Amino acid sequence: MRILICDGLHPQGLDILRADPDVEVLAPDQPSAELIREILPECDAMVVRSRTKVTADLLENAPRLKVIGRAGTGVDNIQVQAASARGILVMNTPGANAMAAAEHTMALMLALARHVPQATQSMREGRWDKKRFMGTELYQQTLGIVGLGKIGTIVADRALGFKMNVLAHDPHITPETAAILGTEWVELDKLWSRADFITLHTPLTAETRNLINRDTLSKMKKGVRIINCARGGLIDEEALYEAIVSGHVAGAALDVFAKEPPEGSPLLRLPNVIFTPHLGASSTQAQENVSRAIAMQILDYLKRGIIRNAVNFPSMSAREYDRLRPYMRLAEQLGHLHGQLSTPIERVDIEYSGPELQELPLDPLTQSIAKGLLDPILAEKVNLVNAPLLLQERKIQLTATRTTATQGYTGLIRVTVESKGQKKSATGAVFPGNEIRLIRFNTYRLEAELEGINLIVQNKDTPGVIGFIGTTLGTFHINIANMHLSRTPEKDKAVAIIRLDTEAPEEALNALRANPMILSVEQVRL
Ligand SMILES: NC(=O)c1ccc[n+]([C@@H]2O[C@H](COP(=O)([O-])OP(=O)(O)OC[C@H]3O[C@@H](n4cnc5c(N)ncnc54)[C@H](O)[C@@H]3O)[C@@H](O)[C@H]2O)c1
Ligand SMILES: O=C(O)CC[C@@H](O)C(=O)O
Repeated sequence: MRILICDGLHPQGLDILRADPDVEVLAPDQPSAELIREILPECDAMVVRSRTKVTADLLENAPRLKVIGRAGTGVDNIQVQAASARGILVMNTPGANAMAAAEHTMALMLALARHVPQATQSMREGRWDKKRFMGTELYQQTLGIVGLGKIGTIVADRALGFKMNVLAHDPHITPETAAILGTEWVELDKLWSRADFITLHTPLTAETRNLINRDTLSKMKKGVRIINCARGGLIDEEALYEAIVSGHVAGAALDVFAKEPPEGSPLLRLPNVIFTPHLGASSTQAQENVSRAIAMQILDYLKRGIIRNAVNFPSMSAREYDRLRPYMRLAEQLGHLHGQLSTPIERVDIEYSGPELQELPLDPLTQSIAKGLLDPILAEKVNLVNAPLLLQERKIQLTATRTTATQGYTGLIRVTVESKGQKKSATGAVFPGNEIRLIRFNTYRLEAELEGINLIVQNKDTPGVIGFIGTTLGTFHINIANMHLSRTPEKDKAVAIIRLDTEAPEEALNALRANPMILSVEQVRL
């Protein structure tokens, strides 16, 4: 497996990757976009920080790529939707650099309040200018935190240590949780109007882009100071420039910029704005943490299929993965069965039941079913990441529900597929030893393995049909490995699931279909 390291990765992470005998690490020094484009087609994984832009165009020429690892938090430099459409997993290392970013925020806040960078510069120039650098304390000032996630929470804690009054706005956090963290949850307008310092800690999304703009700046207190150690696009930089020049905003501390580096930005000329070049995560500890985390996550995925911290797939712990694995195989095989029996598929209804499936995350199972359904149909590579998108594209409706019914099994998956007004359903269970079995097919009860080449023959339940099937297949030199029989409660119809050693040619299937007692014959490869 070849892993391309695009941006600087701490040696601890590199060592983990290099120690694996199955892995070849390509770590060119600060590779250009052209070099990345050249090497990527041969790579199974790539690791980036914020420098490399992973665009749809770049991914178009990455046929082997299975995973993009972001050694950090923000994935806004990766076109996640384009990666998902190509079945490429995108993972980050949430929280691994949160302490560094929170401490950097505090460093910027203090430096901004006491003009530390400007005073340093003035002394370098030979001055001793005490009057010019009169500052403000943090003590008893009001801090407004937008985004009370991992970093916002640490900032709140540190600000409380400085005895600041801390306001917080985060639509996904309740006022009760905010209060437990020692903060007062407020609507944004209140935060703008009450805060002496405002610090941003949200991801960059369509909703948060230009969160600080002319309108919101006008709602802020005169003399407010703004810190941004999250993402550049959160602030309309032109509006901020104007508000600082007019004196409405007393100063700003910026670690991140709409364009990085912010060459030519007029903000760089303002004496009351201080800057760092996206250093929020630049502590030794944070870089060790993110590099180790991403290296292990990538190996776990490539070698064992364990998915952690993916932004385009539900995560699961190694323990959950162990328990889910047989169900994921069952789910995929049930999907695979239906994908070959029904076309075009219009609707899929999934029911999960049994005690084991009450506790486990179900999204990986639903995605396994989607993968199984589409695999036999589509030419393109279908995997757990792109299968849900491909279902949507094909306008296939899907519902998934969890029920407590057990029917004596620890975990059951029932998949019902609707096509041309007809419904077919298949129910599977995991048996001891992680054996997977089809236990119901429409109304038939059975216990058939879900693997290999199988004929599904439905017939009128009259004597001689099974003998006829055996003889016909024998004529074509096709050996039967095993056979599972069942019939309807009314005893009028029966089904035979016949595992074959070799595929039956179309002539053999037609010879079976020629018998008027045989209602349908389908061959599926599981
Ligand atoms: N400067 C750096 O080097 C650096 C380092 C690490 C992280 N970051 C950035 O810091 C930011 C926060 O990272 P984190 O690890 O705390 O992420 P997080 O996901 O833990 O927290 C983000 C919080 O923002 C909240 N949020 C989402 N939309 C919001 C909205 N419209 N209004 C208010 N709150 C909203 C979420 O509910 C969440 O609680 C991210 O943008 C990340 O990329 C920057
Ligand atoms: O990698 C970096 O230096 C910055 C990381 C930071 O922006 C993040 O979102 O984690």
